[in-house]
Amino acid sequence: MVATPLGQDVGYGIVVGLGFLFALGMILTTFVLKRYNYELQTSEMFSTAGRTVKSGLVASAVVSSWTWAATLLQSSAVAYSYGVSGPFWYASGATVQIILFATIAIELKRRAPNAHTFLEVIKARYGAVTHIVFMIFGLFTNILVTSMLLTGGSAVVTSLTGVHTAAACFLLPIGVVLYTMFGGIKATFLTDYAHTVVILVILLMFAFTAYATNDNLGSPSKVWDLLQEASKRHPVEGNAGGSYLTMRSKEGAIFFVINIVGNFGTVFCDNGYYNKAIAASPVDALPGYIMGGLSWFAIPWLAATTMGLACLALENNPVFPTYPNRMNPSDVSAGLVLPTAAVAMLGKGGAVATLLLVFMAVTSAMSAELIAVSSIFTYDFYQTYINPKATGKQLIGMSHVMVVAFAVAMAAWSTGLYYIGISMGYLYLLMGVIISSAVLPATLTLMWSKQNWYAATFTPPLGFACSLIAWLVTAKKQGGELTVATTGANNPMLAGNVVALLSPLIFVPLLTYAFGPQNYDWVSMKQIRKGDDHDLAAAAHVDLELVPGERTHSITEEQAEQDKLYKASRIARWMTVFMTLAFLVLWPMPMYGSGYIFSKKFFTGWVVVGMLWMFCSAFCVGLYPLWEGRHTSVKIFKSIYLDITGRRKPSRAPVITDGKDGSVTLTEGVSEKVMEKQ
Ligand SMILES: NC(N)=O
Repeated sequence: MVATPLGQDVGYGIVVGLGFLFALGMILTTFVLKRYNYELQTSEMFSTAGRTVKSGLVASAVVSSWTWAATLLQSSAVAYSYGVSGPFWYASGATVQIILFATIAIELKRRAPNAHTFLEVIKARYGAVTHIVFMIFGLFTNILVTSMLLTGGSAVVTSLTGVHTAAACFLLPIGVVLYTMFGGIKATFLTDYAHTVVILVILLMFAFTAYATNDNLGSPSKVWDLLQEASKRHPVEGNAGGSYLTMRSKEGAIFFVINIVGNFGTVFCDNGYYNKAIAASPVDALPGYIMGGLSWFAIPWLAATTMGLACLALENNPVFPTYPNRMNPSDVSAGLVLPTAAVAMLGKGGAVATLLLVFMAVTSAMSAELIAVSSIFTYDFYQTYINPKATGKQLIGMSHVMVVAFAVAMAAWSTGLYYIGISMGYLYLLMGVIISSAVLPATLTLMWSKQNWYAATFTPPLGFACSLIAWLVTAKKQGGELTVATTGANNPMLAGNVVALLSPLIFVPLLTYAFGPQNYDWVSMKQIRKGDDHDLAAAAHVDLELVPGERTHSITEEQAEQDKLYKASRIARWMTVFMTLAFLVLWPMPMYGSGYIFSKKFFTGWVVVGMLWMFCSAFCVGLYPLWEGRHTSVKIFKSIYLDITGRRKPSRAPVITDGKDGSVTLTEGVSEKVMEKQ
């Protein structure tokens, strides 16, 4: 057995210790929000954060839940395999979906202002059968994403510390389960923020190490020289001149297509992204998603341009962990390029930083998945089919049970995947094959009044059947047999993914016009009502009307909100289409077509742009949310100070009314304004 850079004690310490630390932090945050910001944990608050979250926090939550283990590990693997194009294909092929989702987020808020989950919207329009079909695709998505988090995260923990993979699969979720259960979606917005900041700091540290301070690398110019040598030692088949320094990469381009398709599925079918749109205040959903998408782009791009290329540049150097051998392909697929580069550059320090980085990526994305699954079970299954009269307390109880149950099931499932040899890289290529046939019908549910029941209900399973056939037939034809290796190759995955995303382009119009268009009037979506939290409010002696997100809006207020959303929807369509074209066509295609091989100067410029972009991301999702929340933070810190110095205790039973500026004022017990609408 190869010696690991860190001992098992460090592995257990970080995985379990950090988990509990975050859980404690979350319990404290929830306590503070309740005691000083008067936030009552109603079922509405648990799953929608009162629909009041601002754009900076929405952006940081989007970035943190979209930053999976794969974002760092798989992107570095494609950089190692295809060179400079890999990080770009990964980043652009997964940014556009977040940006395009901004359009859907606005439509969701316009069409169904009181929805808790996207599935409720499906049910409101199409009824129970379609609802169940999309529930299954939604759960498949959550299962796939969580499997990738745990398989990738546990492989890294094992490779760096020797902790057994099965133990890592079960231990990684413990802290996140605890803090998600205590905090609900509002609390996860706050931990997401903390996770994102840590991830950005570590990635910038890696980039400065590779491109400025490391003895064996230390500058873009040195890395360029070493990449030239690597291209000579083992030219890349299908790349222009066999070089690692070109965007013209045949296998890279195949990965690009697979990546685009799969990520459409994992955004548009993941209830978590709709949850964040629902939690955003109406005017904040669009800027939140656009800022989140643009900020996220730098993460895989710079992470992989640093770590994937550093791995290539260092593997002919004795500091490389497997020197004189190159990395084993199964380790590349398992996601071990980034940890290997970190150890080659920074030794034990690199290993600790990687553990921290991967822990943050796994847990923050996992908390979003846990909330998504628990809200599907609570609202879409339990409340809809089992107990329609469920009280707020019962709904919260159900949410908690599902958070725990899903985490345990996924830990067991991911351990099983490890034993049968299915890695994170395999799942990453597979995800589109399984779920992307639901993307188009899901989108059209909010965007096209004509899509009928038959098209919405039958397109996802029909598309899924076609994509499975395309995937497996291509694998059998190309590989002669069906094994993990033959089904995991690029061409079968490409066939399955493309059929999954595009076959609905035939099924939806065919079924719609064969059985007659629906001509939907959008009324049933508007009629979705909020959960009944009167029992929780009464127990806490709080007027439910005064809890954020629970207040009934006047008709004039609702009309004003609809006007704003309509304006945002016009802007969103144009802006998102332009940005998508820029990321998928205008930027990469001329570089692909020309087969340009990066000069030293161009490569230096490329790296500098990556670093500057990362600084802009740090501003958007690191500093901006602090600025937006400054009034609330100052108020809370003031209240804490007054409380602990004994000068004023916070009110126990706030009775609150609306202030003119949207703030809320206590009228009994405490004379001072204590709460602002977030
Ligand atoms: N979220 C992704 N695709 O890294």
